[in-house]
Order: sequence, then structure tokens, then C-alpha cells
Amino acid sequence: MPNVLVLPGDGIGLEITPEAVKVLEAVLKDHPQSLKFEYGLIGGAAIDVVGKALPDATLEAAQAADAILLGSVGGPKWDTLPAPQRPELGGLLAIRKALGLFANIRPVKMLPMLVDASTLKTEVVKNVDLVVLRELTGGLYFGEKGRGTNPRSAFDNLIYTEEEIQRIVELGFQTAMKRRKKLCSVDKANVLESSRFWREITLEVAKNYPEVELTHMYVDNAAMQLVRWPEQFDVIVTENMFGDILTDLASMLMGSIGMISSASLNGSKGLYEPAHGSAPDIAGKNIANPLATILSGALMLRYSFGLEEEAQKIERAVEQVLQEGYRTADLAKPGDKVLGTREMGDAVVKALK
Ligand SMILES: NC(=O)c1ccc[n+]([C@@H]2O[C@H](COP(=O)([O-])OP(=O)(O)OC[C@H]3O[C@@H](n4cnc5c(N)ncnc54)[C@H](O)[C@@H]3O)[C@@H](O)[C@H]2O)c1
Ligand SMILES: CC(C)[C@H](C(=O)O)[C@@H](O)C(=O)O
Ligand SMILES: [Mg+2]
Repeated sequence: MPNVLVLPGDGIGLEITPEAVKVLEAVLKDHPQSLKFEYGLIGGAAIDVVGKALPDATLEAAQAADAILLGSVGGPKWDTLPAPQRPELGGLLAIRKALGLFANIRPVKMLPMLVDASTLKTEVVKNVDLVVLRELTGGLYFGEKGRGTNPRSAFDNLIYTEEEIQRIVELGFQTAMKRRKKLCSVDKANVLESSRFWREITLEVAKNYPEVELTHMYVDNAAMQLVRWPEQFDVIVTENMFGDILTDLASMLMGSIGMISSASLNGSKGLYEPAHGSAPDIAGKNIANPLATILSGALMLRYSFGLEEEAQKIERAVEQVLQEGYRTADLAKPGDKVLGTREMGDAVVKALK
């Protein structure tokens, strides 16, 4: 039986991962393919218990697992630690790098019943259906960093190799081929040498995909265009930090940061997590939106286990619950039926039936 390593992490990670597990168990009940869930520590929770954000036992379990479900890491309690030991660098970035999870897929699709929840006008968001492919194991996050020779200065190096660019851009073209055949590569080639190189490699890869319409866009313009006319995008491929920022922005097209799921892939293994963080401001109150994590569970069934039908069942159940007017607080408008984190998980399970 395939096993899934569940890493709840910190803050609302502890509240949202059980809801995704609950939904995965429910959708696979009576199914010939069942999953075994194992649990591990990551982030601040791991620092507190074993003194390390990515314990060896967690990494070994992740290497052995067929897929990983992660909540979120970080919080004020660990903010004063030196950067490499913090939950973010020492935990999350470390596991992404160790498993070579270079491709982060973040779908941004407007659900019709959430059009009203968006802060943008209906006509701007109603047809949004795009996917961001974020390079996840290179760039600024992983370059050499530190204090300069003048200790009152600091630096972070942004380096991309040909291979790192090629493989994510290649996936961008392959993804576009299965969709509307439009790929927008986002960079800052008017300033950054790494972006000029990114563009050069992208143009080389493009020769193998003549059917795909390739455009290049500077990241500042891309941020503006995502708000102005998001429908123009089909597949966006971009480097690590630009993808981080643009996907938080894009989540609001769907009404909430609590709606954006993600899959981080290396070609054989997948780690699935919501794009949002540990939300210390609402942690422990049973008000966080678990849908991004539940939808990440659907991505797990799709990408790691080939269970497309079951993945769609989860997606349809989420839509049904929202269609019935149920909302977590982040999505709620006056008159909506507001559910807590657990109750939203229960509602999705019920809608599966
Ligand atoms: N993948 C991750 O584990 C991840 C991602 C982003 C941030 N972080 C970490 O999380 C901590 C908090 O960071 P932040 O505040 O900048 O970002 P955040 O995403 O945790 O929260 C930003 C805002 O969105 C809200 N929010 C986030 N998820 C929500 C959900 N599911 N339902 C309802 N509201 C939600 C929060 O309440 C907060 O107001 C930091 O330590 C940061 O490093 C971790
Ligand atoms: C917590 C942080 C390191 C992480 C990132 O920037 O990759 C998060 O913001 C994300 O989007 O997954
Ligand atoms: Mg982020």
C-alpha cells in the first residue's frame, strides 16, 4: 500500500492537514487503492522537539514515502533564530532541495460561485483559468547569502544554471500543449543577467514547441496584468521568487489565499501543500480555510497516484459545498453560512457521497 508522509508543521498547518487527510480517506473508502498515512515533524514543531527544522528521520521518511502532504511552517516563536536554522530555510526549503522538487505547480482557476468573493470586478475574474509553474529549487533562495565584508551590508546571490531553466521551461511548454497552448515566461530581463539567460534558454526550448505561443513579460508588468486582465494568461513559467510573489497575488483572483493549492514535483515524487503560510494571526481558532490543502490532496491523487477520477471527485465536492453557500471566514460575505476549519472539512466529506 502506498504511503503518504503527512507533515503538519506549524500554526494553521496543524488544523488544515487533518482536514485534507480526512477527505483523502473518505474519497478512497471502498476504493481498491488505499493510502497509508504516516506522520513526521518539520519546521518549528521539529525545532522544539529535536532541535532541527528538518530532522534526519523526517527526510528519510520523505525519501521513502510515495507522496508528502505538508501544512505550513514558521511563526514568531522561531523568527529570531539565524536564517539557516529557521523553519523556512532549514525546514521547507531544505526538504524541497533535498528531494529535488524543482517544479511547483500552482493552479489559479475561478470557481463561478466565488466570483463575488473576489475583490476584483466580476468581468475581470470570471474566466480566470491559469497555472503558474514556479521554479522551486534554484535562484535567489538557494544562492550564497551572508553579510558583506562590511558587516553592515548583506547579499543573496541569484544564480540559474542552464539545466535548471531548461527543465522547468520544458514543463511549461508541455503544460501549455495540454491546455490553450499559450506560455508566458516572466522575468526581469531588462535588469537581471540571470533573467537574460532565462530568456535565452527559453527561446532555445521554444524551438521544439512551434505550436505554443510564447510571450515574455517583465515581472512588474506581470503583476499589473494579473490584476488588469488575468484571462490573458494560460501558463506562466517563472523563477523561484517571482513565482512566490505572483502566486500570492493571483490567489486573490480566486477570492482568498486559502484557495491556492500546489504540487511540487521532481518527475517521480510529489510534495503537496497550500501556497499560504502558517497564519499565526488565526492559528488555533478553527477558522482557517482548509480548501487549499484539501485541493492539494486532489493534486496528490492526480499527479502521484494517477487517480484522476478521485481527484475530480474532491474538486467537485469542494465546488458543491461552496455552491451550497458555505464559506470559511476568509471568503464570507454577509448572509453566507460560515463554517470553521473542521466543519468545512466535514462538509467536503459529506459532499463526496
Ligand atoms: N509554505 C509555507 O509553509 C509558508 C508559506 C508562506 C509563509 N510561511 C510562513 O508563515 C508565517 C506567516 O507568514 P505570512 O503571515 O506572511 O503569510 P500567511 O500566508 O501565513 O498569512 C498571510 C495572511 O493570510 C491569512 N491566511 C493564510 N492562510 C489562510 C487560510 N488558509 N485561511 C484563512 N486565512 C489565511 C493569514 O491569516 C494572514 O492574514 C511566516 O513564518 C512565513 O515564513 C510559510
Ligand atoms: C515560507 C517560504 C519560504 C515559502 C516560499 O517562499 O517558497 C512560501 O512563501 C511559499 O510560497 O511556499
Ligand atoms: Mg509564498
